[in-house]
Amino acid sequence: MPATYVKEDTITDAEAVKKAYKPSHPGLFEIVYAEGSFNSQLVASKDFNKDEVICVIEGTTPGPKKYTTVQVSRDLHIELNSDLVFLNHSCDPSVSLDTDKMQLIAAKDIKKGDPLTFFYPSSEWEMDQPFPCWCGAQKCSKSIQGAKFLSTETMDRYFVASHIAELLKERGPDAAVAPSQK
Ligand SMILES: C[S@@+](CC[C@H](N)C(=O)[O-])C[C@H]1O[C@@H](n2cnc3c(N)ncnc32)[C@H](O)[C@@H]1O
Repeated sequence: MPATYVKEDTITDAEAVKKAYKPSHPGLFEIVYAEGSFNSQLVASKDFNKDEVICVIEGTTPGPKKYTTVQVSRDLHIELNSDLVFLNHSCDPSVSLDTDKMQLIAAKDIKKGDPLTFFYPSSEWEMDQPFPCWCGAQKCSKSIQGAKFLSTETMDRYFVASHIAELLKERGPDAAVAPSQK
């Protein structure tokens, strides 16, 4: 598995990196590189049925909260150390990243070539680097900052990890969130 995530705009010879690329999960998914920062994505290398376990998530290491890490409990963030770091966010996600079972699970039927995306607030309470979402889903939350900033009504539409479910319960259903996030 590639040990570290390298931002494309830090690579001097992006073509050489693409040529040398060896998928960390051959036959399951692979990175499709695109020009510009953060435009690359992970796509399926085969069809998956809804609820199928795509892979077990292994080889992770704890690390400080960053745009590359996944929150796995109230205070633990991990680096994925594999192509999984190229999973983009979508408000209509194709996969669930189950941090309790440490599994990547198909959230819908997926065809070969489809982007693999998960709903980042399903694991992230308060993200290190929020971003405006370009997923284009009908019910897009527009600004992705973490579960803390979304209404309970919105969060109820998604699979969420146990630490996020607990934090939402503690917050209560009527927490004040920005009007654009309701
Ligand atoms: C770990 S990277 C995922 C891979 C990234 N697309 C790349 O090419 O390096 C996470 C970053 O990708 C970008 N990203 C992921 N999903 C996005 C979305 N739906 N809308 C806008 N940016 C997104 C954000 O900049 C986010 O901080």
